[in-house]
Amino acid sequence: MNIFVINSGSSSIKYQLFTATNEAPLCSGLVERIGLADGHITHKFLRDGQEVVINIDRPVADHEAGMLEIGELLTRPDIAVIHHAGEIGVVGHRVVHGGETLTRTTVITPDVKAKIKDLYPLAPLHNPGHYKGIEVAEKIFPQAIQIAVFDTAFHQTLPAKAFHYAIPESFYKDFGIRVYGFHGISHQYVSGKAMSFLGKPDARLITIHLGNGCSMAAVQAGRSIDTSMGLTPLDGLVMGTRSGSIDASVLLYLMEQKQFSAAQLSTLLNKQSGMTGLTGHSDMRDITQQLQAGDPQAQLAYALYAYRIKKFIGAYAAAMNGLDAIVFTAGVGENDPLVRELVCKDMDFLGIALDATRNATREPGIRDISAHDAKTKVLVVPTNEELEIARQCRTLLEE
Ligand SMILES: Nc1ncnc2c1ncn2[C@@H]1O[C@H](COP(=O)(O)OP(=O)(O)O)[C@@H](O)[C@H]1O
Ligand SMILES: CC(=O)OP(=O)(O)O
Ligand SMILES: [Mg+2]
Repeated sequence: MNIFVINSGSSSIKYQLFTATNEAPLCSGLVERIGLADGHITHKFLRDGQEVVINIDRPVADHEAGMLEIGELLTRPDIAVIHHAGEIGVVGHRVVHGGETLTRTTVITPDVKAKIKDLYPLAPLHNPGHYKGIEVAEKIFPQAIQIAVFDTAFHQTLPAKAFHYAIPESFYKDFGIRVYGFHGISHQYVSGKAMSFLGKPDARLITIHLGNGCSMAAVQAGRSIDTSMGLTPLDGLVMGTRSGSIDASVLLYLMEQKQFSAAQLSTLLNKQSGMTGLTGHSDMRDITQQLQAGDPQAQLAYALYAYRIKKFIGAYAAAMNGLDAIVFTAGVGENDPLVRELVCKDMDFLGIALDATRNATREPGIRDISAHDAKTKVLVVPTNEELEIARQCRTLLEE
């Protein structure tokens, strides 16, 4: 039974089509820069054993438009790897927020869909896209079992001291206000890869997922024990359009003294802040160009972005009483050597030191970029959320 996996992020949709047993996909693709003026679609598939890549430059207005483009590519007769929609038995969906009730991989029922919708306010850049993605997939693949895999699930192991906020307990009991944590599918996948690479199942790892959304996790012996995002994917690191951690009083001040509404504050912190707020751009490739042109705002933005990551590394090394490796992953983590350099600079007290050549060299697959005598390993591990989702779908169906 073929499994089609859809991973919709805040700026992109990634997809892969797997057979029942293979971990190498029949086809895969990426719709990126969604909502920006210059959208791009990459679709890859095998023809007679050779990889064929189709590139399309076209603005993609939103996630629904992106999903429809993907549906067309999958079934276009000249390039189709399947011949009819019935060949897809399972569609696996990444869902960012599962809240208190959707805590593990589950078959999507009307009740599950309603819960995903109820969580829109807690993942405004994601759950609406997932919901639309599910509805489009139900239309394109009406016979398939639709399965949801949650970003929040991997962080269910957080101890109470890490997931409670220091506010009255009734706010947790009555409203479910707690740290959930996100990017769990990616943190789980890359920490598993890193543990195998190091041959150390009890490794103390810090996984650093830097995409459009960014988060870190302290992973000890394969279990997430702390993470930088909170109730929503807004907290923690500086991101493409999100502020990350900010004194809550900033919001109170803006509401009370400057007449900002809740909706305006949500737009400000989720869509107009982070790298966008500092430089006018959300995509690190654009900011690298600004930096190369000597723009001081781009310099400040890079410094702030890396400094926040550095502080979380210190915090999580303390939380685990030591550290075996830090792991960079996702769009920026895998591809931007300058971010890795700024993060790892002056970190020798934690045994972190980079090999400059290895850091600058682009290679596929997992790689160790630490200096040969460094006590703590620095790894780049390409994430594969789609494969992790396919594995979890298979496990659920076997149960
Ligand atoms: N070659 C590159 N150099 C630097 N940054 C890159 C590169 N390729 C992608 N990125 C960054 O990765 C981001 C997308 O990462 P991704 O993990 O796909 O995001 P998401 O899933 O959050 O939408 C882009 O916004 C861009 O900032
Ligand atoms: C949770 C989150 O921020 O996801 P993404 O980075 O894919 O937008
Ligand atoms: Mg992502």
